[in-house]
Amino acid sequence: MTEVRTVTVAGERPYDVVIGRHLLGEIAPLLGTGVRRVLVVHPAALATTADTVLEDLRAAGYEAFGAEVPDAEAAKTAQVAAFLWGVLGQADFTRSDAIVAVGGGATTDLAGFVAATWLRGIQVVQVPTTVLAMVDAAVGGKTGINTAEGKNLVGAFHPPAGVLCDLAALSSMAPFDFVAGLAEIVKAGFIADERILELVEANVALLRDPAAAAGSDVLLELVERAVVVKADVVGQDLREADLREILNYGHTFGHAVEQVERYQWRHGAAVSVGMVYVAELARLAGRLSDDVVARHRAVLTALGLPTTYRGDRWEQLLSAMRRDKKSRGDLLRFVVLEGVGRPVRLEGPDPTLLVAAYAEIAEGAVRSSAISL
Ligand SMILES: NC(=O)c1ccc[n+]([C@@H]2O[C@H](COP(=O)([O-])OP(=O)(O)OC[C@H]3O[C@@H](n4cnc5c(N)ncnc54)[C@H](O)[C@@H]3O)[C@@H](O)[C@H]2O)c1
Ligand SMILES: O=C(O)C(=O)C[C@@H](O)[C@H](O)[C@H](O)COP(=O)(O)O
Ligand SMILES: [Zn+2]
Repeated sequence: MTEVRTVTVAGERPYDVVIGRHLLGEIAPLLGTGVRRVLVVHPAALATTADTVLEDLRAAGYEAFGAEVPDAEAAKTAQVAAFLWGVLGQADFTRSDAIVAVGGGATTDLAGFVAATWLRGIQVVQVPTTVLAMVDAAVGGKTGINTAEGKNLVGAFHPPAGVLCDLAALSSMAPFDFVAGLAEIVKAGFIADERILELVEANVALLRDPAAAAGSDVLLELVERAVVVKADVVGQDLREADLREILNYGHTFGHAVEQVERYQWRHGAAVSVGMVYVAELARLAGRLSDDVVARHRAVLTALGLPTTYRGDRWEQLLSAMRRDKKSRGDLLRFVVLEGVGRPVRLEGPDPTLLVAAYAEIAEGAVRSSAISL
């Protein structure tokens, strides 16, 4: 029998993250009682999976509708959210009805946001189909869309009713999309669970092959461990009053890269560079050792993820970073490490340090940390 792991997320309404293989038939139990209509939101790439989900839900007695949304980041717009509000309105969705999201993090962020806002909040069950969405986006109730000014600038905290992680779905992923998702697993390792880093470091070849990884015990353990890290944090601080900020490690710079690149970079790839940037910032601020910075570069490079960025975009990056949600007024705030598993905040760093850290990751630049090696 396929092994199933369940992680419960604490909160006002606790919910389960179920991790296993070939689990698609298990959506109905997560919907709870009283639901009659269900909208299944998915991109074209997941149309076949969504059809299976629709058939299962109809067979279980639900009135189930499908709604196809644009792929990836193009889904996270006010226009697409308005399209879904229209679909819900036309089909008379009430507060006892529900949304099921089938797709990567862009789909789960969008569908979660629409669920949070329709009638001021209906249930959403998340069925993440990328490794990134399984370990991060679908868990924790952060939902949102982008605006022209930046990433995730409009959103709501709206925890799901349940999350179903079917690792079998990952075998069809493009290799780079798969490893991009591993960046968030590596993030969980650096902020909270060193065993994650050890497992990744020992299994790089396997993890660069989505089909092989999808069937492995290593991936099951990595997904479970990363979900445990996320569940532990969001269970204590859903609304990001303080602790939850640690999940934003690497995101201040990473989100800025995504915006400057007009979302042509995958989120995980941008977070990969963002983690190296902030590791360098912490080193330059005297907080982090050379070894841990080198470990960032080594593990991310081994996975095939980027650790450098073009060197001629500082003004645009800085302006995007000012709109980061951790900023307070003119104060830029970063999550930095003082060691593996020891995240702290660095508030209002000297601007010369910000530029110096950029020089350390800029393509073509000679790194001072490289010189000292
Ligand atoms: N809410 C949160 O806490 C949170 C956390 C992390 C990331 N995010 C957000 O998640 C998004 C990134 O998510 P992502 O990396 O999953 O990207 P994504 O949703 O853009 O998916 C990446 C690509 O993979 C394809 N895909 C999805 N499942 C597939 C499958 N099983 N087989 C083949 N192809 C498949 C998609 O169609 C897409 O082209 C970003 O918008 C990011 O901001 C949110
Ligand atoms: O769950 C969180 O909190 C995170 O910060 C997780 C991040 O990986 C994720 O990308 C999140 O969407 C970023 O949130 P934002 O508030 O910086 O937009
Ligand atoms: Zn992220």
